Amino acid sequence: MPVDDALAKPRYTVISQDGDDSSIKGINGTGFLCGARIGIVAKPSAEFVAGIFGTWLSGGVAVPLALSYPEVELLHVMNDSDISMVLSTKEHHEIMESISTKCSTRYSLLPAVESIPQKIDPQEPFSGELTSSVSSLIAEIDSLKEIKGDDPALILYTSGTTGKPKGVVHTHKGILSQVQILTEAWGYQSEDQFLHCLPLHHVHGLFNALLAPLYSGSVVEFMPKFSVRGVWQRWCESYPSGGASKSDEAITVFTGVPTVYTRLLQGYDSMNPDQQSACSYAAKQLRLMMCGSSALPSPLMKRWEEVTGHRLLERYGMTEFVMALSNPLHGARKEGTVGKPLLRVEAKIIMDDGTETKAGVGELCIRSPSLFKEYWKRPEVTEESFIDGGFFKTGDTVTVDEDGYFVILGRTNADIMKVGGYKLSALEIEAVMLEHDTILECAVLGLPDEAYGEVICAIIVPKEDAKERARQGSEPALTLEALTSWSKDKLAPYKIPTRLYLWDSLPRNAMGKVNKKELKKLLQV
Ligand SMILES: Nc1ncnc2c1ncn2[C@@H]1O[C@H](COP(=O)(O)OP(=O)(O)OP(=O)(O)O)[C@@H](O)[C@H]1O
Repeated sequence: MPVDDALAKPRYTVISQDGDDSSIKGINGTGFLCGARIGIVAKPSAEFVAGIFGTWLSGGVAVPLALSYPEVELLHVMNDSDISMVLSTKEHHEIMESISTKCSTRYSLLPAVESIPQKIDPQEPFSGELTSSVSSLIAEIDSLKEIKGDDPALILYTSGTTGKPKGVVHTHKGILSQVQILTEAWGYQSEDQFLHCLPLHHVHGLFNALLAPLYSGSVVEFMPKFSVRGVWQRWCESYPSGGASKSDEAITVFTGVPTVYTRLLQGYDSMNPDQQSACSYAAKQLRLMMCGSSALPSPLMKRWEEVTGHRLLERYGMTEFVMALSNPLHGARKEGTVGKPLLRVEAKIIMDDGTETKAGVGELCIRSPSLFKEYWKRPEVTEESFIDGGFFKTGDTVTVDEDGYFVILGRTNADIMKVGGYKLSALEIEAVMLEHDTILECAVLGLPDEAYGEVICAIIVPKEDAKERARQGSEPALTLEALTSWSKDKLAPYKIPTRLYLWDSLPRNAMGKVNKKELKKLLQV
């Protein structure tokens, strides 16, 4: 039955909580969901995974929802994706029941998934079954008669950094390709154990840290609420210093956004020398540490390497195609770059005049087996987003260095500033600002100006010690004059910020991203 016919039917799916199967009815009355959208609200947990796989195996389209969304945004996403049913866990019962009522959506509780023994012996039949059943689930979906590879499987909403969040539709085939590509690129294996502390409604947490590891038969251990102390502690338990042998459930892979690593370093700096040496030792033992979702500042990369011995593997991705470019697992990981196209991914750079450039500056366009199918209910936007040959226009301005590694200059409509005829990358200026020893965080953006088109504005969060010194001396932690004079031998004169704001913190979303459109609005009133 075509998806639209199924949707025309009344929404009467109810999963009873008492195990009474008689009330379980599918959207088409046979238990098959025919592409109906199923919202999933659960903290990162086995229940969330059960919700996703259960939806797929029943022919539904999973829509992971974030509880961190304000209610209006949650309602927007639920209404926009025409959710037929919400699956949630006990802890979100009240709020989700009330929200579901507001959008006339069915609501059901996900039953608790019993915990399984962590220790997996690949020789034992039970554990063998367990890992293979998890890893073969995605492939199995493809073999189900009613479900085709091209059918929608997942709708993820974009962060809304550049506009209102759009529903990005991924197919079963695309998801399978992506988990295979990542497994191959980063050597994910059944011996791996991931410590997962990212939200699941974005591709980084969902694909890189959950679906691809599950596909590879790895163990994923959730830390639903990121805790600096908790992460260091978990690594130290995995690899105790002082000659004790490593734990059987040792963490081997970690992936995070740049702010996660910044916070881990702040935690490290507040430890005593013995704790620091235990933490450094433990972190060094992990197999792989990765970073992405926004630019990894060079001072952060260097400091992390000093403390843990890990040169973070930086990669580049987007809701629409998941991951496309990556520094290598083996080989040079170049700071300030996001590496080269992953296997089976094609990347090209298109200049303003529509022609392709091999080494110039332009818009990154991607063709990949993991490309999304469409924006949900936005056929015109979908059409506008592709160029001939099926390449997706990312909206990111990029270039390529002498070794063919891609450099992300930023979102064309938020990070590329037009100042007195020059096109400047806010990310490039931010990277330089972060080398200043007073600056902890920084966001650079262009503000409208009659004479120059735009002027460069830097919002700076000073480091704690600089703030303290400033408080004691009753003067600002940094002045525009001091910043200008420091920048002179690091940046061309037209790249030096001419407006400076000192803030206590930068507003960031769940993925640690700064919404520059919102900041611009705020600074222009
Ligand atoms: N390693 C990286 N370095 C720099 N930027 C990155 C990196 N990884 C991802 N990004 C940025 O994140 C963007 C993708 O994130 P996402 O799909 O969440 O979209 P968004 O820009 O945050 O939101 P929206 O599409 O709603 O505007 C990329 O287009 C790029 O600008």
